[in-house]
Amino acid sequence: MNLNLDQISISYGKTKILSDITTGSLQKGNVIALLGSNGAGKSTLVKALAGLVPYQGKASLGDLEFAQMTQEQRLALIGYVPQTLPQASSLLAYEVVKSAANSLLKSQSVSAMEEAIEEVFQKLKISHLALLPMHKLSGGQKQMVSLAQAIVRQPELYLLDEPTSALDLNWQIQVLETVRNEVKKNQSTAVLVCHDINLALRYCDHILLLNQGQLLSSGLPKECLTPDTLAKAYQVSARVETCSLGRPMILVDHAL
Ligand SMILES: Nc1ncnc2c1ncn2[C@@H]1O[C@H](COP(=O)(O)OP(=O)(O)OP(=O)(O)O)[C@@H](O)[C@H]1O
Repeated sequence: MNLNLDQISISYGKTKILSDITTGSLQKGNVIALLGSNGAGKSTLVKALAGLVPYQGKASLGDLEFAQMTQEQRLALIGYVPQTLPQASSLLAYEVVKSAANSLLKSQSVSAMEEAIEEVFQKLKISHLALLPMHKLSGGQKQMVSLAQAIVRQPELYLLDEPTSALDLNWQIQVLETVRNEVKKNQSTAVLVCHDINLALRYCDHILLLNQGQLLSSGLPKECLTPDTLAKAYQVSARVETCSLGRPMILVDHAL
C-alpha cells in the first residue's frame, strides 16, 4: 500500500513541531529514510502515524486514512518499533515475539505460528537468544527482539524509529538487509528514522529530510542529500562521494 502524507501538521500543546508536510504518494516496496537533526520531529511524525500523537492534515496508507483506522486495523497493518527498548522482564525473548504474533495469527494453527516465529529468529540470526529472559539481554539484543516483534506480524507499513541505534556494525547491516528484503518481498513499506546517512544512502529508496519543522527535501537519496541540504539540515560542510565499490557515501569536512 502506498503511503501518502498531505499537509501534515503536528503540535504539542501550543508548540508547533511540524508544518505542512506533504510527500505525495510514496510507493510500496520502498524503504523510506526519515532524516533530520536532533529534535527535527522525526519521532513525532512516526508516532503520529502509529496513532500515538494527533495530527492535522491527511495521512493515508492505500485508501485508509490513519486517523480513521481502528485499533485492530492498526495492529494488522503497522509494525511500530519505538526508539525506547523493550522493558527488562523475566519473559523469554521467544514469548515476547510470540505475544506480538498472537494477536494477528489467530487464524493460523499453533504449529504455523511457531514456524513463523522461528523463521523470524533465524532471519535475524538471533535464534540463540530465543530462550533467554529479556532482563539478561544487552541493549542491542533487546533491539533485535523488538524488530522481530514487528517482522513476525508481516505488516504493510514498518515504522522503525532508530532501529539500529544500539547495534554494532555487523548487526546494523543485518537488520537493514533483513528489513529491505522483507519490504521488497512483501511489497510493504518501511519508514526508517536514522542518523546514519551512509546507511540511508545504501539501503533506502527515498529520503524525507526534515528541517525546522518542514520538509526540506524529498526524493532519491543522491538527489536529496546535497552539500546544500546537508548544510541546512545538519550545519555541516559535507559531500557525497562515490566509494571504490561505486556506492555513494557522505564525507563530513567540518561543522559550520
Ligand atoms: N511529549 C512531548 N511533549 C512536548 N514536546 C515534545 C514531546 N515529545 C517531543 N517533543 C518536542 O518535539 C520536538 C521534536 O521531537 P522528536 O522526538 O520528534 O525529534 P526527533 O527528530 O525524533 O529527535 P532525535 O533525533 O533527537 O530523536 C523536540 O523539540 C521535542 O522537545
